[in-house]
Amino acid sequence: MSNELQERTRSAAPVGQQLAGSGQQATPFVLTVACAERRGIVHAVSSFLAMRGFDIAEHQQFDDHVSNTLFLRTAFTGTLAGTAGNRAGSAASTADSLSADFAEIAGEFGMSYSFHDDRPQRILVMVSKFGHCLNDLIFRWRAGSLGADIAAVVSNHEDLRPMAETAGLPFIHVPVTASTKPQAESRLLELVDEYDADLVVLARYMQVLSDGLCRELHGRAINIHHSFLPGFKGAKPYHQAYERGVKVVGATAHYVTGDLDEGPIIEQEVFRVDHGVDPDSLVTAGRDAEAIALSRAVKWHCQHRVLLNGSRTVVFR
Ligand SMILES: Nc1nc2c(c(=O)[nH]1)N[C@@H](CN(C=O)c1ccc(C(=O)N[C@@H](CCC(=O)O)C(=O)O)cc1)CN2
Repeated sequence: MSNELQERTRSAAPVGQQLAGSGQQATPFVLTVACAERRGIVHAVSSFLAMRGFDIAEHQQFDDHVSNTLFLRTAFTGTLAGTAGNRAGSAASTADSLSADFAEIAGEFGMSYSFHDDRPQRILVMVSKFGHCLNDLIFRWRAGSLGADIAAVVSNHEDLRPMAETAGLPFIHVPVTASTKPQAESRLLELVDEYDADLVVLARYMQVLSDGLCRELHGRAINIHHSFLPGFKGAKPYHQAYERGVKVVGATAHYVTGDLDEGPIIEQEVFRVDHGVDPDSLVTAGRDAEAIALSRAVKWHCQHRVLLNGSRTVVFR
């Protein structure tokens, strides 16, 4: 251990703070904002951050001239207390404290906004019998490339219990019939709380969620639909695609709403097909497109890169 570090470790200050001089990254935060377009919004945001000693690491914005709305996402990091230009500010900041400090500015501009720290989002994955999307999510989670933590797996069938439990994940079987759907959905909401889930992912979960549940999960439930929406809604899109003779098929990840397969689209993946591809081959080829589109949508949502814009989304990739 270098003399300098020995010197440091003997002092009272916590290690993290001491490493300030060494250029170590401090807590990364993300701010997302949506508000009516007007001059001074970016200046207000950047001044708020600069005055508190924060360094903007990434900034993206979109001026939607159709709805006259500005959307922005700013990723920033603090410089630790005691370092140049920042006596106490950013080091002590939390997402909640920043949110409170920013409220006056947000009120002046009529902003809807959220501050997020770097705590990984926790997801609850819902499945039925098809395991390809769950398998892909587990692979990316274990590889550390999902940008989220899988908290548990919930299913209306037992088929995928081995896949979940082999990955060390809790598996909860919640059977659903037409008569038990209300109880099943109440159980799901209990599980969202029990596992402190930030996001519910319908990874080929083949039950339609009620309007009430969709309202409860507004903006925090993502579904993968196995077609290139708006084409071929419903339960058997690949067979519909085959019958129609389309040359491009794909998959669509979207937020879940009470209107089946109508939720705001986050990501789509497509691939070309020709007359020689039969329905079973479409299903097989479609699995890759579904897994890719869903995992991307989950990662971007959990990195706070997706903002709702009415029935559409703004995605700061
Ligand atoms: N409120 C919503 N719930 C769900 C959506 C959605 O968009 N809004 N997407 C589905 C997934 N899905 C297509 O992507 C889908 C799943 C199931 C069905 C369907 O007709 N299911 C039948 C039962 C089928 C079975 O038991 O195997 C039904 O629920 O009666 C259509 C589309 C997930 N939920």
